[in-house]
Amino acid sequence: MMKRARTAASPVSTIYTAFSLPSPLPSLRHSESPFRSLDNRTRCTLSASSYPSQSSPRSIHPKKSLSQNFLRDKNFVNRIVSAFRESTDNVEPVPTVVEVGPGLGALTDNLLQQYPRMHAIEIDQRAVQHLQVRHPHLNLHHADVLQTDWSHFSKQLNAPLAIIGNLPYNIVSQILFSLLEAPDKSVTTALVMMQKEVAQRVIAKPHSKSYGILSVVSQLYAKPKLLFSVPNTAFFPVPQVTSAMVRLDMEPHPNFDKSDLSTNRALRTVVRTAFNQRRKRLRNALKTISQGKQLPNGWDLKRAEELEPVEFLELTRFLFPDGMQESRDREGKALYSVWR
Ligand SMILES: C[S@@+](CC[C@H](N)C(=O)[O-])C[C@H]1O[C@@H](n2cnc3c(N)ncnc32)[C@H](O)[C@@H]1O
Repeated sequence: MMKRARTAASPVSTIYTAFSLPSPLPSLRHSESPFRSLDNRTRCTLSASSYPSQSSPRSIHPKKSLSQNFLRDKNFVNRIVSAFRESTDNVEPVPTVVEVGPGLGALTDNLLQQYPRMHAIEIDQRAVQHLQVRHPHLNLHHADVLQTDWSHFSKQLNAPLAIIGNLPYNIVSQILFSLLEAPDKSVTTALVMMQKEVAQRVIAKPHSKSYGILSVVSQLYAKPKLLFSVPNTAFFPVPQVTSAMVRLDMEPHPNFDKSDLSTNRALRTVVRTAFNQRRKRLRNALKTISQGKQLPNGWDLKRAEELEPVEFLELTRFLFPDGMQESRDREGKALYSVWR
């Protein structure tokens, strides 16, 4: 059963108190929700029908806090959707499409014609209301994408997920890390828009200024590709930055086992510690975690920005041959590094 409204005045929970919600979709019962709520905010799965219309796009003032820069150039919408089609065609098993942050539906309008069973995750209740009226059959989740358990979601839908979205730019890295780390092949591909500067970090090679944690993780966990740039004039309101579409095929590097969680924990610690002092030689930058071990292969004289992604993996295996065990403090906070 759907939980009753919370009365706490949080922006998301208001939706419960304002309207009586229809039953959740049969395929996604609330008690089994893949959308964790770690803070005070509530989330729900909406289905169509009796949802009242209170917002038209005109009355939706874009919120900076939600990075709302809506795509308004139809040519780019078409280009993005056909690039997505290309990335998902011939993928087996057939993935279920999930749009992150559909907003007013610039991409959704087009996507739904091709993927009528698609899902979408949106945090802004005004956009949710608008979409419910515009697309009554859309599987829409009023939720925070950062609280989404991709593996759980994929299991519930009994299919891997193909992600598409013009991402909220203030949380791009967190979304990328969560998608990259999603276990069990739950996410097969992601075609996502971000600031061009972030896209360049995703694909950056060693020895370049953009090379960093995001590059190492993206290239170890996936095959990233920058597809094309999108000028700021394609959006409303016009952002200050140029954007870019990135395709991430979630095929980890052949030497890398994503499901080996203890090595993954150690890898995070090594990469983060190394890049915390990226200009220092590794023997100094890693002093706090190297347990007095002498780094081989001349690595001790190198700097973080000089190591290939796969070399970070080798370095991790050398420093932590048994990986790193899960450990948390009393509040449940991880005692090892996390990407986000
Ligand atoms: C850049 S806009 C893109 C909107 C639309 N897809 C388009 O291209 O016009 C980002 C969207 O993500 C939504 N959003 C922001 N933070 C979110 C979160 N944590 N979880 C889910 N959606 C979020 C915003 O409300 C907004 O609709």
